[in-house]
Amino acid sequence: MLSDLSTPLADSFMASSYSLVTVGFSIVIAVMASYVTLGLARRVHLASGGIGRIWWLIGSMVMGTGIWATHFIGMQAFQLPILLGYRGALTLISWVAAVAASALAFGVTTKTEYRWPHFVTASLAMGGGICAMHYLGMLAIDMSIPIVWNWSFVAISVVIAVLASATALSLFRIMFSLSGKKLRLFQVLAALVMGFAICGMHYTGMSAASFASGAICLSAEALNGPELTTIIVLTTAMLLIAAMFSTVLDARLQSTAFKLNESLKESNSKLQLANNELRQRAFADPLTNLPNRLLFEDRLIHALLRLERTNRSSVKDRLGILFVDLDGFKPINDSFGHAAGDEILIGAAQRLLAQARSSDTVARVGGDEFLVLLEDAQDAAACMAVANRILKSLSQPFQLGNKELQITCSIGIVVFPDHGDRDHLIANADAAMYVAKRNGGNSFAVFEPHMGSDASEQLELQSDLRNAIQRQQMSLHYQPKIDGERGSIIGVEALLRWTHPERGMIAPDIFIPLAERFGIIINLGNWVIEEACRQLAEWRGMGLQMRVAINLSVHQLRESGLAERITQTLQRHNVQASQLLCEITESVAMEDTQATQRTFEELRDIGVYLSIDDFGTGYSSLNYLRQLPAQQLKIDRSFIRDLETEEDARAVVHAVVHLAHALGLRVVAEGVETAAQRDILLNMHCDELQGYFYAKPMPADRLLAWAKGDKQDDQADFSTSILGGLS
Ligand SMILES: Nc1nc2c(ncn2[C@@H]2O[C@@H]3COP(=O)(O)O[C@H]4[C@@H](O)[C@H](n5cnc6c(=O)[nH]c(N)nc65)O[C@@H]4COP(=O)(O)O[C@H]3[C@H]2O)c(=O)[nH]1
Repeated sequence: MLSDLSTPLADSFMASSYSLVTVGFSIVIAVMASYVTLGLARRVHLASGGIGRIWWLIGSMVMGTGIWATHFIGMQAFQLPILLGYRGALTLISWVAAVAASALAFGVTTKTEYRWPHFVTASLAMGGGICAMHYLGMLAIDMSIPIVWNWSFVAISVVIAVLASATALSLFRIMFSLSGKKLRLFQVLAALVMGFAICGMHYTGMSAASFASGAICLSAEALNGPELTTIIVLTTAMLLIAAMFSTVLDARLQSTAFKLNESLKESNSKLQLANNELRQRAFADPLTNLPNRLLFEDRLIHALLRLERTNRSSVKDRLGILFVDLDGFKPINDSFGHAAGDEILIGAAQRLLAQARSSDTVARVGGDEFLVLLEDAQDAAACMAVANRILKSLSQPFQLGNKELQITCSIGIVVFPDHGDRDHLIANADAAMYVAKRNGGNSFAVFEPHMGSDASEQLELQSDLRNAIQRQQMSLHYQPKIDGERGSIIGVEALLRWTHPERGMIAPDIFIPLAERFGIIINLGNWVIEEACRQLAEWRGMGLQMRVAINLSVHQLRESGLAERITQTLQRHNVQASQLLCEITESVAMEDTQATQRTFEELRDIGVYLSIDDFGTGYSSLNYLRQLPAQQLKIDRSFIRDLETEEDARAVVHAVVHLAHALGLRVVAEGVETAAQRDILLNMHCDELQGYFYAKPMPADRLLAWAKGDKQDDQADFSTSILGGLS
């Protein structure tokens, strides 16, 4: 029973005192229990699901038991002249109250959503729980004269419990956002404040209680004595230690899990990086970092699918593909080295990117080949505008160290859906590019169906070409070369002709590139060697002494055993090696300098004459050309065409004639079409002349007839000179 006594008389109550050691011990238990519980409660906040609930339960038990044990130890420190004992049921209820209040307070405080009402509820629950435990515990002491209470102190004890709990819980909430040393500091602070809440409440509450003199404790025989206290203290201490141990263990586990998680994250990000690297390698050109053919084709497919969707009812949008091939890149690579070549390619890639929009794709698809995908191109004119910009940009000189190098490019343009179905777009752009290249380069060509890029048509033509020799559709036409000084025929150039059964005469400009691309050129070249030698032998039988020039492709130069084959063919037809002249275009000679040098030396060794064809069209290193054992330099017909009109062309031809003579080479001018051109060339001391002015290429029998005087009116009469010997 509790009774009220506002002004108690000092001698009507028993004298009481405290054992300070035990008080100190009760404070230690309160602080320790708070510390452990705060740690556990933090686990509740961090953990999820079932584990969180277990920690919450353990935490509530530890806190409740801590409060309860503090009370009993505090009661042990409280000394009265009589023995005090506690009713079992109420003692148990007081424990339940402490545990329940702790459970409520921590349940609310550890919630993710935490606002003022939560804070107030938790503080009231915690403070109220401490008070409830204390006063229920006091109620468990059954006194013969009820305890007299000072209600002001009771009220103060409640206020202390609630305010200190509120402070401790606030510190506890702050702990959630902390880690490391700061976390530990806040945990200690919160534990001290909570310990203060429990002990402050208890000892203030105890000072509110007065025990009447002469009263006896009716429950002294129930739970009592130091043994009970020792058991409570030991059990509580063990509980606290076990809980603390498990908190540390869990913290370790969590830190290990955290580390594992971190290293997993690190491994994942490394894996991601490696994946990106692999992707990059699979889809990018390593030199320029541009997309490669694979990625280009993928983007093209997506762009086409998008177009097909938007163009369902009518054609609204188009896309363009530009096939860009650098002109004269190989000679640069060979003359200035691969590092220079690489720099040019990287520079070219950057210039292409600068001309495209960010939505376009620029890809490198071969050595010096690039593809540009123009999405949302309105028409061919828009693509041509881009092509023009690219031509202009690429023709600007490249600065390599202190050298300036200039290149150009050829561009083929296709527009979808105007220029063929999706499967042939790149092939069609390629075909258009070849046309631009054949037109002399530094230009673009928009695809037209006759360009024969259609894959099946090309396939058909190349399969026809493979059988052309066997079906005797190949022939050689011969164009005379005239000695400038003597005015007599000095030889002929053999030019290949293909008479197709359906398409008629096909020009070498069409079928030679096809033969080169499809690997038929070696067979054709061999046939030309054979036929030229056979013809030489036949003419010799007729008393004609001719030097025949044949054209060699780069593929023939690269093939080992060319000199041996020529030697065998010459021997088989009993023809002198000096009667055969091999022409190699300047760009071919520069394309593979090693092969050219090696083969030229072998051909020189067997006694065959050598000539550099189309001089002036490639990118020659004169120093290199000087080392080639050639006897002739043939000036390209584009210079001869402009001789009458262009001062520049005259200056170039003049310089080339001088230079060639200085190097001990004879100079041949091809494409001579007028008497004026002839006169200019003769004035410049050009050694040989060839062109329509004298005669067009013609079959062997026509040449013979022509040589014997059967000529057209506008052609020169060489009937006397052709029957002479070779000079
Ligand atoms: N406008 C004009 N043109 C003239 C004149 N005089 C000659 N031509 C032409 O110029 C070309 C000269 O041959 P090329 O420069 O070696 O150029 C040749 C050569 O590079 C290649 N070619 C021809 N036959 C063979 C061959 O057997 N093997 C290889 N690898 N290439 C060949 O095909 C090219 C073209 O040959 P063709 O069509 O026969 O064209 C020939 C000839 O018909 C003229 O006064 N005016």
